[in-house]
Amino acid sequence: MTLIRLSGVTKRFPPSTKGGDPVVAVDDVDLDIAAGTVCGIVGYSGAGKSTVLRLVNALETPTSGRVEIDGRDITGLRERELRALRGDIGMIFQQFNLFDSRTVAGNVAYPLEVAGRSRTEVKERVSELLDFVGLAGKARNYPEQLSGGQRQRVGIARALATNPRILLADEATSALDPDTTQEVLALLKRVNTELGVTILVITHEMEVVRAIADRVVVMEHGRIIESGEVFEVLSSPQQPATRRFVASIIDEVPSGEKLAALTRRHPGRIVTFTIREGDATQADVFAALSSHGARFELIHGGINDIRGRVFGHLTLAVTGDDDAVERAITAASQHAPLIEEDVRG
Ligand SMILES: Nc1ncnc2c1ncn2[C@@H]1O[C@H](COP(=O)(O)OP(=O)(O)OP(=O)(O)O)[C@@H](O)[C@H]1O
Repeated sequence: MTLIRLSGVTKRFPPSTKGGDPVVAVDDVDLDIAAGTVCGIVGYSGAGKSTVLRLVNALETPTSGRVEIDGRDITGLRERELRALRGDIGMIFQQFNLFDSRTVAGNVAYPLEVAGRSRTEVKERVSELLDFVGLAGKARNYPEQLSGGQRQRVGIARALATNPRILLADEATSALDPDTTQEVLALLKRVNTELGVTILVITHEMEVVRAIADRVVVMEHGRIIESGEVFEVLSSPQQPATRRFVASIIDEVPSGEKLAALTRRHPGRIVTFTIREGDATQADVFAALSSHGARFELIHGGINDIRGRVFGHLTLAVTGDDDAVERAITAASQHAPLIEEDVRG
């Protein structure tokens, strides 16, 4: 079931200089996000990601097109309906946006107080949420006494306070170090799987998508240039911008300078095989190479786990007499596609 739907959505902002052109932040975007899934929107700065997020929680209204939540057009909602909508959408931010003057418990309590819940209810819910995010022992601390990862966990607890069905994450891990990023991503995954919350993350880090998203949408200049199931997009990116994002987490097939350097450094024939779940395993390729008496060394690439599925490029230097090398490579290529090779002159 579709929970969030953008149909033909365009958002234009007035020109930044007098007489200039309007800024088209979002350009004819169609997007369907199914309930209970995690969708990642990736793009460089200025691609239009934040504007999409702000359209989803009705902080912006589209210039044209429709934004629907659960089948309902959210443009032109009245104040009361807007409040109800926002209660159904939690949000977390890169800079956490906590109240420094409130304790951890006070931060998490805030949306419940605004919603007019009783003191007992607030107390119970806050303690339940702090347990969930693993911060039960920090209730009385202030944000400045916490690490970045802990602050974001408070942000997540606060965003979940009113039991929203949707969580919007705006570069939620961009200010964190890699280990803390993984912790926060693991927590977001639990929010999705254990609480059933639909999550829309916007990020410029493909790692975030690899770790938690089911589907990915790549934006450039306000448009969606590529989208699909995470494994499909990461293992077979079509657009140059998507390839650049994917290359930040998955070693590409070496070419140009990189291939020349590998060729200089390693004797033998340099070949690259693609390992894609469902086809061959690394072991199949290695066994095929060895069975023909060639020797080989892994010189670039490796295997990645994308949402529990295997994908990667293995670049090998294969040595031995010419015949053995030829037979070994032919045998291995029966298992996995041979995508590039460089024969030394
Ligand atoms: N309120 C606004 N007024 C004018 N222009 C805006 C406004 N909000 C966004 N823009 C412009 O719209 C374009 C898309 O911005 P947006 O913030 O959505 O991109 P983004 O992909 O989220 O980038 P970033 O990661 O830097 O936030 C940019 O050119 C931006 O300058």
